[in-house]
Amino acid sequence: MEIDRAIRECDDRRLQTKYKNATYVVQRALTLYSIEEVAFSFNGGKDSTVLLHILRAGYFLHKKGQNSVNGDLKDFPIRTIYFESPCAFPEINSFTYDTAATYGLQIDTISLDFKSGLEALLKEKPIRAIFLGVRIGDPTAVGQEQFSPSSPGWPPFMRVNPILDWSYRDVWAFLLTCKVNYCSLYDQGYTSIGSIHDTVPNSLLSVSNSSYKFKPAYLLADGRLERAGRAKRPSSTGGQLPVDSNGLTSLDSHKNSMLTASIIAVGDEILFGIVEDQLGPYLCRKLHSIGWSVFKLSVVHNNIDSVAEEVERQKSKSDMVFIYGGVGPLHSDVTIAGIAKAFGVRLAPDEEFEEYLRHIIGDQCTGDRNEMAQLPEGITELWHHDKLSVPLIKCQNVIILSATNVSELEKQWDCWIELAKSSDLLALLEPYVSKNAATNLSDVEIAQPLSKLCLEFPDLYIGCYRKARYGSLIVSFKGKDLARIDSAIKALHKKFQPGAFIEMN
Ligand SMILES: Cc1cc2nc3c(=O)[nH]c(=O)nc-3n(C[C@H](O)[C@H](O)[C@H](O)COP(=O)(O)O)c2cc1C
Ligand SMILES: Nc1ncnc2c1ncn2[C@@H]1O[C@H](COP(=O)(O)OP(=O)(O)OP(=O)(O)O)[C@@H](O)[C@H]1O
Ligand SMILES: [Mg+2]
Repeated sequence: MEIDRAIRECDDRRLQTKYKNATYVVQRALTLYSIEEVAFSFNGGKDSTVLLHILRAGYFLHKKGQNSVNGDLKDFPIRTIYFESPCAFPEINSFTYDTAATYGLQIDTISLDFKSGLEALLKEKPIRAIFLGVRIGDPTAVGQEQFSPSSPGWPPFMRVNPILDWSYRDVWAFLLTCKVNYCSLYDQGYTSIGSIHDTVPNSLLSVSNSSYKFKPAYLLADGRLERAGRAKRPSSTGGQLPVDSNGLTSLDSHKNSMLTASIIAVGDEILFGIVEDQLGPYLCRKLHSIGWSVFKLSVVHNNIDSVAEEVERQKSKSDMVFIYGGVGPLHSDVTIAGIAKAFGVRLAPDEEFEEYLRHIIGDQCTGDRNEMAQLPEGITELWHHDKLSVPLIKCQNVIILSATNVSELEKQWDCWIELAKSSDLLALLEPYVSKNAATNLSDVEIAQPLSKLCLEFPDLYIGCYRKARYGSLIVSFKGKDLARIDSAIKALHKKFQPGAFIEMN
């Protein structure tokens, strides 16, 4: 088999090891699942081209083990699926179909989106595992292993990622060593290919003194920059302060505006009812004290997809998201990976952060093995304060708090505010003020007049709560203008008999 021979005959030991491991994953999958139960997700990209040949070689080695080897170029019975899109490059489309013809791929073209397409496919075919060319640097690889069940909310199948641990360099070493065809776009400076709307040649490959000539993809020296030609996903203003025409943020212009925060607690033990969350309520109070509104306080499981889903939702709805729990080296510490997934970026070692960690935990785990020093790439800022042993981590508008109790949180919050005052970290607004009034009247008696009062004072939060079904009911007034609150309380008194409400505080 030509691929197996080319790798055996080359003198690249690293490539031989990568090839051996990847074909082993394929053989394991082919032992676990029948040939009708597997599929290959092929899209003509470089990673899926590598995977095609790894699958061909893995299938050959699998059959060789069973003494039923054929070795024919077109001996490839694994069902191949291609999600066709009108936004794909024509070169990608034609390469995909040409390759299918060369290697006898039985290609199923799907014109739906990934999720619906897979749902329809799995209803029709007995597929249980799908081979993908996902690699560890891809945003979608966060949290995946060589065998990873599909995410919650997706149809059930096993994602098999034989080249998960391959680097950009490994991919090109393989394609060039095996002398196989790849899509022509890679010779025109494209290094990772998405849709025609979000992909341009990688500017790091541009030939000097020409803005439209590019070197081939295999010449990119730093594989970490392979996605430099992919447009970034649009994100919200990121809760960052708005930028004026000079590119400067302005705190003063924000003094009276409304900013919202969301709070996410990551903790199975909170959801199991084993521990009570005290950090969330503390943060609510602190945020109100700097004039921010809290939009949502949620608790999610220690699971990458749960964190990613909630962060993705809240980061676009709120100006700032605070997240705590699930930060550290334990198996359940998935918060940072979840944030990376929500932003569609990979986790990468952060030398500055690693240096801080080394001061605390010594050389116990350093270098590549220090997984705690892996932070979302390209979106992370570290905010250092003398009183903190580890800096605060900010990923665009998501703030990661490592506090595990209220006194630690208090310290982090105070440092955060100090830093905020000297920078544009967080806008400090006019604080909220509140007043309460208590009554022994029943809910029914006060319901109508109170809802009228809410209409008269739409700028205030007027809420009611009671500590017991019977006994006094407390009406609370919250806003930024004390005079307005006093007017609302005066108006409340007027609607009832004198003495029906008593002001508290
Ligand atoms: C066969 C297949 C299976 C997928 N399974 C999942 C999945 O289980 N969970 C998930 O979040 N995305 C899944 N995806 C979507 C990919 O993670 C990703 O969004 C897609 O490959 C687009 O990547 P791109 O934005 O780099 O082009 C799947 C895609 C394909 C083709
Ligand atoms: N439209 C598609 N149809 C079928 N499979 C797809 C499609 N898009 C992505 N995939 C699967 O997801 C994998 C990862 O996609 P990704 O874009 O990261 O890699 P690639 O397209 O192979 O290479 P490149 O990074 O150069 O674009 C692919 O290798 C393929 O298995
Ligand atoms: Mg691609």
